[in-house]
Amino acid sequence: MTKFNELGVSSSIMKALEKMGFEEATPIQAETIPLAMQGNDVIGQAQTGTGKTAAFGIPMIEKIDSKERKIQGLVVAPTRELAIQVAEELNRLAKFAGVRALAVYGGQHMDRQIRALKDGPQIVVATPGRLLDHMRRKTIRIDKVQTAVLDEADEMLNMGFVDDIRDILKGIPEERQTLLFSATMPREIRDIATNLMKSPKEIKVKAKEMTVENIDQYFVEIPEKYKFETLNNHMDINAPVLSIIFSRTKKRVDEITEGLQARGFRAEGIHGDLTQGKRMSVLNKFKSGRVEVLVATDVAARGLDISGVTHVYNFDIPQDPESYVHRIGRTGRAGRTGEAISFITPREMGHLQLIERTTKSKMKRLMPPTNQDAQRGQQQVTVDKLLKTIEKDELKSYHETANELLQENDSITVIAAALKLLTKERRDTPVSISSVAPISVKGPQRSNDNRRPNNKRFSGKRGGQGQGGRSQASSAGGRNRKGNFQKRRNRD
Ligand SMILES: Nc1ncnc2c1ncn2[C@@H]1O[C@H](COP(=O)(O)OP(=O)(O)OP(=O)(O)O)[C@@H](O)[C@H]1O
Ligand SMILES: [Mg+2]
Repeated sequence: MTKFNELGVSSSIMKALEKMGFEEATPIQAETIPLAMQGNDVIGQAQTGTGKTAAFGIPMIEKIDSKERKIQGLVVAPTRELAIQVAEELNRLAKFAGVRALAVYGGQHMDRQIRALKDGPQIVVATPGRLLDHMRRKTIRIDKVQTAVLDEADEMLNMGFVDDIRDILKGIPEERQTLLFSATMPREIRDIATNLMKSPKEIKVKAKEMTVENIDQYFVEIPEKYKFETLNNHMDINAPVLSIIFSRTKKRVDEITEGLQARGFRAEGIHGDLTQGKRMSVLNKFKSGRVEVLVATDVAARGLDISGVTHVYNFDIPQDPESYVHRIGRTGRAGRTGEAISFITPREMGHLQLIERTTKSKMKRLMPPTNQDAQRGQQQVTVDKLLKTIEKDELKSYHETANELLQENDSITVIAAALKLLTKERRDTPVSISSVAPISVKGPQRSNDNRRPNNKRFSGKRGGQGQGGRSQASSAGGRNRKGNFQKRRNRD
């Protein structure tokens, strides 16, 4: 384990790190910080939740002249929420260095942004579309930028964004330092990346799998029409503290959200068709726990760091293995544990194999829980609560009433009544989700899944957040697949 002061980090940042509670550098930080501080271009690849933001943030802040009120550092990120989050983390790191970061993204008033830019932040964290807008209107100057970062670099360089990124980089002096970070880096994208950089150093933190080992990964083979009930049952049994459910389309996100609300869950949806105000308020409610289930498209798949997410569900399996890695990486962050459950229709089983091959990890088969399992599971949730209350041993004032009750009723009846009162009532409001075509399988078809069902229906790790060791970072094999990067993302 490496201490930050051994990496040559200056005292003002050390003070911030102490305040943030970072005691030791993560492997990607330990490897990147010295190399980047020497001025090298770096491609950094490490698993989700292992601190890549500080790995590029610290060397970027170190290089900035705090007296100069010009933009010297530029970070480009794929979504608005991520841009905001990265700017917040950079501001925490730079708190005592006299350096300020500003998030600039679509969906926010142009005038307000222009005023904020005039205020002289030294770092801007932007989404590509809005940044280009400012560049064209000449309301931003990036000709003094010394460090450019592409966070989620493979996403930023895929077909949807690569032209924008080229245009942005053209506006930055050639002698810049360029840093690229992501948990995934397919070979074809890495080739594009190297062309934009000066003899980059590649840092790939060694690990067996591309996914974090402290995420338990499961799959449920389930026909499309049973997905919602399976989800509902699984959630009843596992009682996730905070969970994210990923679906393929905005329409399905809305439908799943409404369905879960009808079944008594505090659920909200997030996708690109919502106003920026709504997106932010949903995310803030989820972060504070007022919303317990976030239903999302891939807009929430990358980079978002929300502590306390115990379960990630892939209601629909993603097309790209990379997307799978990022989605499930919303749990199991900073050494915590988490569970990922993917619903796969029988026709998509071949796709499961492709994901497993790319990520070098295996998902365990989970049998779909029955309604009866769910009922028992819910009662178990109550039993757990009762046992916790017993443990606390603060029941003296209830003893007299309890005694009276037991004189007139048998103990089983009394306990059963208490369980009934305390158990969340299952609602069976009908819910229908419009169907979606299965993912077309690009890899070889799985002829026969020879993993035997382990009859494991639920983990019994109810919403727990264990404290496993900090995860190691990743080494991911490159891969050559055609046609997987042709989607266009929301441009903002
Ligand atoms: N050295 C450290 N010690 C303790 N916590 C840390 C350290 N570095 C980062 N963290 C925390 O770990 C969490 C994950 O960090 P971060 O969001 O930078 O991960 P990431 O590698 O960028 O993940 P992703 O691939 O999902 O974007 C954050 O809450 C961050 O504050
Ligand atoms: Mg990140």
